[in-house]
Amino acid sequence: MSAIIKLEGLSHKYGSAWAIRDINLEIDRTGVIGLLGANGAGKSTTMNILCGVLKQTEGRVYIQGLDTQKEPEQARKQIGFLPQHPPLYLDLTVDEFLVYAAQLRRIEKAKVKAAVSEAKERCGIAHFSNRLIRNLSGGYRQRVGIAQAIIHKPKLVVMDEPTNGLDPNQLIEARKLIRDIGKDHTVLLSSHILSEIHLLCREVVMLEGGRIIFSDSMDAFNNYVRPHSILMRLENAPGAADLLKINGVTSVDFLNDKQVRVYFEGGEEIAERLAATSTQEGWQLREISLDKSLLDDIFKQLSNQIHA
Ligand SMILES: Nc1ncnc2c1ncn2[C@@H]1O[C@H](COP(=O)(O)OP(=O)(O)OP(=O)(O)O)[C@@H](O)[C@H]1O
Repeated sequence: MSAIIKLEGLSHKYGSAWAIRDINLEIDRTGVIGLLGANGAGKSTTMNILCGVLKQTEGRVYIQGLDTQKEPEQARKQIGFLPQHPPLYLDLTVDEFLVYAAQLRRIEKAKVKAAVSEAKERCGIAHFSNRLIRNLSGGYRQRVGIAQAIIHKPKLVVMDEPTNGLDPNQLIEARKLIRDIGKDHTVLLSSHILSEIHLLCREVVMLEGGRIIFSDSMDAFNNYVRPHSILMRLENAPGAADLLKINGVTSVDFLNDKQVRVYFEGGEEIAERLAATSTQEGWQLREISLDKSLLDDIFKQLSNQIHA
């Protein structure tokens, strides 16, 4: 069986500047795969090439074993695409737009109606069939965008920052729908929101400066992003020197006379040592919590490991 996506040495330059460089990737299962990266990391470029919207400078893209340059029509049948700015026709109704999308996807005439109904049901927009897209909220427009991406039942659904611009309620609903679609499709989803990738994805591919700096399971990713500092509030805080004596503590940073951030190496069990020492020494511990790393820190951590 061919992989659902296989990228070989994929590189692209705009003018003389490389936007992505030597991307190699293979994905062979359903589920949501997160393409994570800061602005400008190369996510959209990679996705646009994958979906045949942009022609790569170098390298190969295979979708289900089909080379997108040699067999573009066949390869495209296997792909649904929700671009960053979905090209929705605002003056069409939901039904009219989805029929049009089905025709573009060359679904047989006799099967168009069923395909439109199924996509609408899946995306929870059946009750808006006759509504103009212009009169839908951002969240529902996004669902219409997702419906057109799955109307031909592709193996791979590519979504470029699909939750961008949604309000908190719409976000929850959109994520639910994306997770559901991931049950029977491979979904490649880009985001620069770490918590979103955590919520949705079983695998993470991380781009920085156009290169992959991490590609593995969510579990492996969690190992990288595990907290490496602890925030404590102590009624009777000691000096930095006393904290630094504790095994594993590498540095301390006082936020005020009671709150201190303790940086550590090794496992999270240091929290117990800190609590025990506090009791022993009478520091009067009031709060203790592990800090989650910020996305910027994770990028730094990962790129240091790569470039070390
Ligand atoms: N049409 C273009 N012409 C010239 N340079 C471009 C073009 N599109 C993207 N770039 C550059 O290529 C690099 C990668 O951009 P890309 O849009 O792929 O990143 P991204 O990770 O999707 O970022 P964002 O989250 O902001 O969409 C950036 O340096 C960007 O400035």
